[in-house]
Order: sequence, then structure tokens, then C-alpha cells
Amino acid sequence: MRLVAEALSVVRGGRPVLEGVSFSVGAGGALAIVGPNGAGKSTLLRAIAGLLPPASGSVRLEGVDDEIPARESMHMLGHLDAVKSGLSVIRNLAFARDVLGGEGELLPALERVGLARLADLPGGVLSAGQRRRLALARLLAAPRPIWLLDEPTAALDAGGQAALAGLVADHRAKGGMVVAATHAELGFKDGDTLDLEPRT
Ligand SMILES: Nc1ncnc2c1ncn2[C@@H]1O[C@H](COP(=O)(O)OP(=O)(O)OP(=O)(O)O)[C@@H](O)[C@H]1O
Repeated sequence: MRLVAEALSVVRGGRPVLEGVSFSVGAGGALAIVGPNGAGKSTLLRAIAGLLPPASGSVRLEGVDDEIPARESMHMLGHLDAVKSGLSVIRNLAFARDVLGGEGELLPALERVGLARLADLPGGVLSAGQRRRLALARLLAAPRPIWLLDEPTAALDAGGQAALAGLVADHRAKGGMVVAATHAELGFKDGDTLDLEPRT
């Protein structure tokens, strides 16, 4: 499987945000998207996820069954952690797993992100970093080959960042791909970097 963008341009609100962006990520690969505020990092992730149509150029998945929509191969972890306040932590994860159609085990996923002891707490009482950790657990509860991560280290402490690094390394070792928009050093081993130019 390979994720390929060719000469991708995206317009938002009538203004060009991305112009002529190309990259390619293969199985086990990682791409860090960097650039200043407003450069278009989140926009690029959304375009990859199929949430924004390209004005020109293309994003495609090569080496997959054409019958399966590309979005079903992807996990988009955005700025919003989508935690339901009234559901317990583990029921939040079960809900996400059911919506995404996964079969991952719930408690081991919570253990990986350090939330197992909070499994029965309402989602509404989680701290910002704990909410982020719960969002990361969804990557495991509903395994998909391509992870699109928008500022994945936001609100994470050192332990959370180490957990994220472990998840990414394990995912890539199994042939998964990671594309992350970031201002932080994610330390992707042998990964590529796409530096988006500031827009004037
Ligand atoms: N819905 C929208 N309509 C019009 N313009 C938009 C819309 N959403 C984003 N933009 C513009 O697109 C540009 C890129 O935004 P984007 O969120 O992709 O940047 P970013 O690189 O992720 O920034 P940051 O580092 O601040 O998160 C910005 O100039 C922003 O104002």
C-alpha cells in the first residue's frame, strides 16, 4: 500500500491554501508535515482524509482494493478529541470502535495509553492530556493502516509522548503508515519531512 499525493492544490474560502504539494508514503513509512501557523498542515491532512476536495492534483492510495473507500483505511486524529462526557472512558472507546468498525481490545488499548485505571470514570472529568490519550487509544481499538495525526503531542506530558512514540513505532513495524502535522519534534525514525511554505 502506498499513499501518494501529486501536485495537490486546495482552495479554502476562495484563497489558495496548498499549491502543488507532492509526497509519497509507503508501508511502514512516516511523514512529518511542518510549517508555520496557517501554512496548511491541517488542511493537507483533511485533504488526504477526503474531507476537502482538491482544486487540482490528486491524493490516492495505491495497492488497495478499489472497492474499499480510501477513508476506511485511515484514522484521522484531529484537534478535537470527541470525548462524550456522559459515557465512561471505556464506553467512549467502545463507542468509537463500533462507529469505526474495529475489533481491537479495549482494556489493552487503555493500558497502552495509561488510562486503564480510569476506565470507569466519566469522559467529562478527563484532563486535556487524558482526553488526548483516549483519542490515541482509538487508533488501537479500531486498527487501520494509515494514521493521520494533527498535532498528536498537544497536551501530552513526557509519558504521553513516549506512549505515542511507542504506538507509532509498533504501527510502522507492522507496515502501517503515519502522516502527522506537528510543531513538535516527533522523532520519527527514518521518516520524511514535508515543509510547507508560509502563505503570504
Ligand atoms: N474553513 C476555512 N475557510 C477559509 N479559510 C480557511 C478555513 N480553514 C482554514 N482556512 C485557512 O487555511 C489556512 C491554513 O489553515 P490550516 O489550519 O491548514 O493551517 P495549519 O498549518 O494547520 O496551522 P496551525 O499551525 O496554526 O495549526 C489558514 O490561512 C486558514 O485561515
